[in-house]
Amino acid sequence: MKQVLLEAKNISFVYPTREILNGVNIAVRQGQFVGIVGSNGCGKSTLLKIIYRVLKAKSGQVTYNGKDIQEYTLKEMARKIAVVGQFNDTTFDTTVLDVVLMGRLPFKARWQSFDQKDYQLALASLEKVDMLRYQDKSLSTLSGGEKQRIFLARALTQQPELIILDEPTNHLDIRFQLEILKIVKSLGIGVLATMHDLSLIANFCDYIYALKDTKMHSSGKPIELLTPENIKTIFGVECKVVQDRDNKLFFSYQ
Ligand SMILES: Nc1ncnc2c1ncn2[C@@H]1O[C@H](COP(=O)(O)OP(=O)(O)OP(=O)(O)O)[C@@H](O)[C@H]1O
Repeated sequence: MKQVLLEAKNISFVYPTREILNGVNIAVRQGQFVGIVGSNGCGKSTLLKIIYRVLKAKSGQVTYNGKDIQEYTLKEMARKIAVVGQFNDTTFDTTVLDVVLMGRLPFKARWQSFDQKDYQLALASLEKVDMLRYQDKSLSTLSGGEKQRIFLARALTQQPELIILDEPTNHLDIRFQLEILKIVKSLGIGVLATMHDLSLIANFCDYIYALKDTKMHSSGKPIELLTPENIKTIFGVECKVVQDRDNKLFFSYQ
């Protein structure tokens, strides 16, 4: 089995109004595509934010390569982990290429300007998400889905070891949902993603964690976890799950 890259151990978190996470554990191994599922508001984004250090857990520990993430500088972390969040609206207006080039900032000293390699990586990432022709456009003129692809390009430009995606397929039409997930999967790096579409989860994730009522309800490979019983418990819906000869899963909701 491959080495554990990221581990969140016994994570608890409370907002003043209520408890969100209680003793949650997850791990992402090298090259593993890991999904977190659960109903709206169950704490998926909160858990990701604790991992990428926007929020601090009440208790528990997150390690990266066996070392507490608090012991890394933010710049060191950014050389290893890229994040594509749910709400990526920037308050400033800038060109698409400038946004994507920001993925190289963790590798630069304060006085250093971007070099040819940075531009090559940024342009190659834009090409990967099929947005090269938008490089000189202003970010504010793009649609939600186009922006999502630009922020993925920025994350690719970071050449991370691990990528965290908070609902990466939000705003995307079905073709781009598939393309973006295929691009991420093809990188062969660790991925930690929250997603709602069970078909996509079943197709792309190697392993899934399901959150329910502040706790980790269950975890396992898609075929083990996405059973009608679990789907009923986690999401409260009746669902028929069909498995074809290639072990592909199909979901039909009642
Ligand atoms: N700043 C905040 N103060 C108080 N409560 C908050 C705050 N941010 C989020 N919450 C609440 O915490 C809960 C968990 O939110 P979170 O965004 O982690 O859920 P989620 O599982 O990612 O949901 P979704 O699937 O809808 O994206 C929600 O009930 C949300 O309303």
